[in-house]
Amino acid sequence: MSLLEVKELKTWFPVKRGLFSPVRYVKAVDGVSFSMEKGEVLAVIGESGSGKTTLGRTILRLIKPTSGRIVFEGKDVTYLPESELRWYRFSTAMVFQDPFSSLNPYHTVQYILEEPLILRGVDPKERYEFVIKALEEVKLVPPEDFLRKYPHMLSGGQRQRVGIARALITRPKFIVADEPVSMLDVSIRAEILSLMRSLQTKYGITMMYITHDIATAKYLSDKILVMYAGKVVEYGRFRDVIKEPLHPYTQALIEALPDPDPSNRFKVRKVPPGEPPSLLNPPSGCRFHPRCPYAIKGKCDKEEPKLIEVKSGHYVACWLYNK
Ligand SMILES: Nc1ncnc2c1ncn2[C@@H]1O[C@H](COP(=O)(O)OP(=O)(O)OP(=O)(O)O)[C@@H](O)[C@H]1O
Repeated sequence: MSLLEVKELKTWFPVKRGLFSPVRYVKAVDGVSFSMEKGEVLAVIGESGSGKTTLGRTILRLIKPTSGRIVFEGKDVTYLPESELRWYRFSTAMVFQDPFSSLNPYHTVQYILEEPLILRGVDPKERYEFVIKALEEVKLVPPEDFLRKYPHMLSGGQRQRVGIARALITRPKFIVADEPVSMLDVSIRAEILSLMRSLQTKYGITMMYITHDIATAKYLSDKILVMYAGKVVEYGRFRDVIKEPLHPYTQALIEALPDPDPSNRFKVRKVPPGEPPSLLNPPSGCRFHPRCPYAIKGKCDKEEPKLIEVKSGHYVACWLYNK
């Protein structure tokens, strides 16, 4: 049994412009399906506004889903009321993008880390031991030096280490890490991602790693799900997708990566120009067709391609493969 199953999940945000205008919807997540096995890390990749954060937050039930199903350890949590979600809240956690605003500036590091344990009724002596261990695990040592510090006294990297320690201190089974390194200095990103990978492996945590930067995903991802305008365009094992991206959008994302070989510096890259589409009024057919260099007239602009398995475990939603 998969740890997490997501089926045809939709999260639409209603927007109303004027008093008499009809309600329209921003289709941020629009029919997403995938599953995750225990201990797996899934990178969710896509441009800004493709619906990655909304997907992660909906799965954690921080946003109400519009339709579809979220099944965790065999239990359907899609529409469970808050009063029945306590166990789910205790089994899941989130690492946020911005370590500057996600930690309460008025609390000490000790309290920030103790708070989730207080909510779970852990007694004070045990709490202290957990906090010390959590600080050691994220390499904030000696831990006693950090207990009484406030977030503003820490560097960005140290703050994110506290954010990671807080998310992991209750030993969640499933974590959503939403752009956890994008606000940090480039020089420490790899270090933080490697730390997350080692803790994830140590505790067998299942993790969704949300990022717009495919290059950072290589540090920790087993699988990859590429989103475009609220839809999944490609899904598969990380190494398979990187080696042989099938969807023209994934190909463009990979080609846009900086090339370490200097002789390729002047190679023309075929990154499709244009902006991501409006989610209020997405293009008909394949949502990528206005930017796609291979769009088939009369097909891609008319009919929506389904996500199909083209190779073992490698799925793509594109008419080039779905003839
Ligand atoms: N509460 C909301 N109400 C209305 N629209 C929203 C809301 N939250 C998100 N959206 C819209 O949903 C779309 C998807 O946003 P989302 O933040 O999920 O994308 P993203 O891929 O995570 O982008 P980013 O990397 O910029 O965070 C965007 O068009 C956004 O404006």
